[in-house]
Amino acid sequence: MLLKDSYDRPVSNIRISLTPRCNLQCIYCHREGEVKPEKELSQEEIAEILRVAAKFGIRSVKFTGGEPLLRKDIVEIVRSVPEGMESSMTTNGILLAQYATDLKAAGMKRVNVSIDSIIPETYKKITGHDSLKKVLEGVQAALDAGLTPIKINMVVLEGINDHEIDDFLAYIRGNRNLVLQLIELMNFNNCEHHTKLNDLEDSLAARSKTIITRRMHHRKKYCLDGAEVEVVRPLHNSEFCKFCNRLRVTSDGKLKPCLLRTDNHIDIRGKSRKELEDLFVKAVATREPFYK
Ligand SMILES: Nc1nc2c(ncn2[C@@H]2O[C@H](COP(=O)(O)OP(=O)(O)OP(=O)(O)O)[C@@H](O)[C@H]2O)c(=O)[nH]1
Ligand SMILES: C[S@@+](CC[C@H](N)C(=O)[O-])C[C@H]1O[C@@H](n2cnc3c(N)ncnc32)[C@H](O)[C@@H]1O
Ligand code: SF4
Ligand code: SF4
Repeated sequence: MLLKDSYDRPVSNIRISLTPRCNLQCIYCHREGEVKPEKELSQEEIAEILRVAAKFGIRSVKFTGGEPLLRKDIVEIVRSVPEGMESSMTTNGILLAQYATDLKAAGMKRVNVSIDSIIPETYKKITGHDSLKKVLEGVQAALDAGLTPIKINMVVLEGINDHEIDDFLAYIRGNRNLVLQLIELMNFNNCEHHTKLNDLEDSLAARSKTIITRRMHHRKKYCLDGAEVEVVRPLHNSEFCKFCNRLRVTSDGKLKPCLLRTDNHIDIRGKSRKELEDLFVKAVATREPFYK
């Protein structure tokens, strides 16, 4: 039986940050809402959290960070995911070519790869590093390894990459294992490049053969001719929060009921199994939609 919060939202998914460390410096990064993270969870601590999640009926885990592939024990972590729980990862892709086969062999189902520009200079401007080629090689390796479907995450930044959407569509078109995920910038540092995605969604809708509404966040998926596009619009979106089914874990072992809040984290380090289970129940009980 899934745990439900007082807004009748079941928690069916857990999102674990494996590290605050990163090999890129994206200009907009929200770092999964972490503040001054301390020592990283160990592989065994993560395995215990996953066992408790499984006990509460959680059937999927998303690994994130920082950059999750910077964890030297990443393959063991993936291997420790309980049977019947689907694992996926969101990565910047730089180390993906190196790890794709091992991740698949360890049981990972699929990956999301963040690529905000397919123009090398613009990629460097956004991330601080000249690494686009490596990332594209990573995507190819993930395709070859069967870590699919792969979502290509693009945060839309006005005046920087917003003219590249058709180029991204051309990149994924015809490959059923690639999905483009367009993300509205969550404006943590009052970034001047924020833009609402309303007009973009309207134009995608007009070009779509089918539109699917996902259970998670009620996100829309637009099925264009030979290309699928999902849109993530979390800001001031009460529908998005109403269908939020995730519980987060910070890299230093705190249950985090909402991405956008830092005042209700629950420390789960050094707890017994029973205490851990009780804290899961407590964290879910504290969940509330950020936008109501
Ligand atoms: N506000 C908010 N944003 C979220 C939440 N979950 C994911 N996001 C944002 O959605 C974007 C895509 O996140 P990903 O890590 O690729 O994962 P996902 O698309 O949510 O997960 P899948 O569709 O299952 O692969 C990122 O910008 C995340 O910050 C959430 O619960 N709340
Ligand atoms: C925080 S990153 C961690 C995983 C990995 N390092 C990566 O970049 O894919 C997870 C996702 O959040 C997105 N993201 C980061 N900051 C964001 C922001 N301010 N608004 C919207 N999405 C953001 C990234 O683009 C990425 O797709
Ligand atoms: S690669 Fe991911 S974690 Fe690293 S700075 Fe970029 S968005 Fe943030
Ligand atoms: S409730 Fe918080 S974590 Fe859930 S969708 Fe809303 S902002 Fe994101």
